[in-house]
Amino acid sequence: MSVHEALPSSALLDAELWDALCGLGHQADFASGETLLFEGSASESMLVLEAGLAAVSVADPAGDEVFLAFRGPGSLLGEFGYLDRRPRSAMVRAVAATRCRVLPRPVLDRFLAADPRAGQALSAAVVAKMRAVTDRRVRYAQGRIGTRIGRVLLDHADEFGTPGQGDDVVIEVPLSQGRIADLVGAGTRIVGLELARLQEAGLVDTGYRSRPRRLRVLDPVALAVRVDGAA
Ligand SMILES: Nc1ncnc2c1ncn2[C@@H]1O[C@@H]2COP(=O)(O)O[C@H]2[C@H]1O
Repeated sequence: MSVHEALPSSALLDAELWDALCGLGHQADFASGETLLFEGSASESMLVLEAGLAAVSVADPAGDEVFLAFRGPGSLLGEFGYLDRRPRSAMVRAVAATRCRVLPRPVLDRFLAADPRAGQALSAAVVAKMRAVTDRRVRYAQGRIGTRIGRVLLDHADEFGTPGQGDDVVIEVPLSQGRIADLVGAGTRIVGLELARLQEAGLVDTGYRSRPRRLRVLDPVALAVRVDGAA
């Protein structure tokens, strides 16, 4: 299977651009916990995430990390800084063994100058990411806290889920209570209470006993109905 065949349906790059970018630059491997991009550092390259998983976060004014998103295979990383030449807007860290293609600025400049359609495809990928960020920003901030948390779980089940044994979906990324709390702008304790409620209702398994710990959405259809009144 070629790498782009392995892309999740949520991948924001078209296959042609993906193949071309993966033929440029050099490969870099990161162990879980290693930093791919440092917030505030100079933007001298763009990365293409080929395999693994990264977490994007920013430091709040107190210096605490606020989680923004997971990025999986098929994602661009560092495209903001590449395009606007400003320092990195966020910290990007591997949360599993991760393989990237590193495209130094001069290499990518040459490639885009030779193929204007690639530049358009790159812009389209950036805009698609921003649309997704805006959509989530609204849905994670509006409504009851249980509703907002339900939307986070459904989105992650959709993007990073694998089928369980029945109708359930295992969320294959470390979506901790702290990360959910950051996404919905609530405290970790409230998130814990709401997850316990969803577990009691038979909709979610918080995965206390699983190693590595993974959340499971036991009944995605029922959770979607509870959250937004529709499957
Ligand atoms: N809200 C976000 N969601 C997903 N990825 C992001 C978000 N904000 C920043 N990034 C990524 O994190 C990278 C940090 O470096 P750049 O600003 O160059 O490019 C940024 C994007 O690739």
